Amino acid sequence: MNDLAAATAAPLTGANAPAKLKVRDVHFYYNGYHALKGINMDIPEKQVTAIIGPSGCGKSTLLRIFNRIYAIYPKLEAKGSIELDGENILDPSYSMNRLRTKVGMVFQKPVPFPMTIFENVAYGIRHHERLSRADMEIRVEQALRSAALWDEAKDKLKQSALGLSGGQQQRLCIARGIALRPEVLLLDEPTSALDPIATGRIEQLVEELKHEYTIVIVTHNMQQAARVSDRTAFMYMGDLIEFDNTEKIFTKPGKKQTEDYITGRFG
Ligand SMILES: Nc1ncnc2c1ncn2[C@@H]1O[C@H](COP(=O)(O)OP(=O)(O)OP(=O)(O)O)[C@@H](O)[C@H]1O
Repeated sequence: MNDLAAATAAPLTGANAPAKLKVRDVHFYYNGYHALKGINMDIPEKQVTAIIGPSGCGKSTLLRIFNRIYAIYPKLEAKGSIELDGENILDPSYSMNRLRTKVGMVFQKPVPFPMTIFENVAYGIRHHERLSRADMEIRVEQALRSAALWDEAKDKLKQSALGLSGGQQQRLCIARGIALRPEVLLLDEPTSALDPIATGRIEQLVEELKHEYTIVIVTHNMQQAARVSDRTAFMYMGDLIEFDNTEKIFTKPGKKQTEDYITGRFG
């Protein structure tokens, strides 16, 4: 069996923690283009899993499948299954509304809604729950506190979110994501548009949030993966090549392709 076949034959857990997401033989097609080629992996609960690999290897595609965002576009197709607490989230009978409350997503560029800071957080909650004004205020405060933005935002909750700095806007997007109290938080290159100080703040936040959430982060930045994640998955051309403890991936990778990538020989 070659390396690739061995890598895809059995789910790679990379962890002793219980699996929150069980990815089984997942294939993905963009209008016929085969972007993910049979991914098997167990994402551990309440840990940070980083997905790394050269541009175009399928990192974002894999991340986006975890909240079925592709389903809004025609001609995109996923096969296989992803179990979240034992239920297949790729099954069309698993409602999108339910999935949105369980799996939150933060994108590369912070995109606050053109409304107040308070409304940015309250908007999503209102879509899913009916809360009294007082309860809503508590929920918004909790989300902003969890996203480490409360101190900076508490005196300007009624001001436009567009007046926040880029780093603050990204923390607002994280607050918006966690306001629905999801169990899984997906971060797609969340710091690529931020300066080093704002990046450090988000990395610190990820460290704090993992006690409550299962986090999956896509990053181009290998130092970031090494700093923030417990487990690292290395992908190459639509295949999951290796998935293991982050320390092992960066010090003693098991596959030559992983070693070539982390030592900068390609990508
Ligand atoms: N909307 C799309 N339509 C067609 N092909 C796509 C689409 N989005 C991505 N692809 C292709 O699927 C493959 C995987 O893309 P994906 O964005 O998941 O890679 P990535 O590893 O996240 O890349 P990057 O690091 O550059 O963001 C690439 O070959 C890409 O060209």
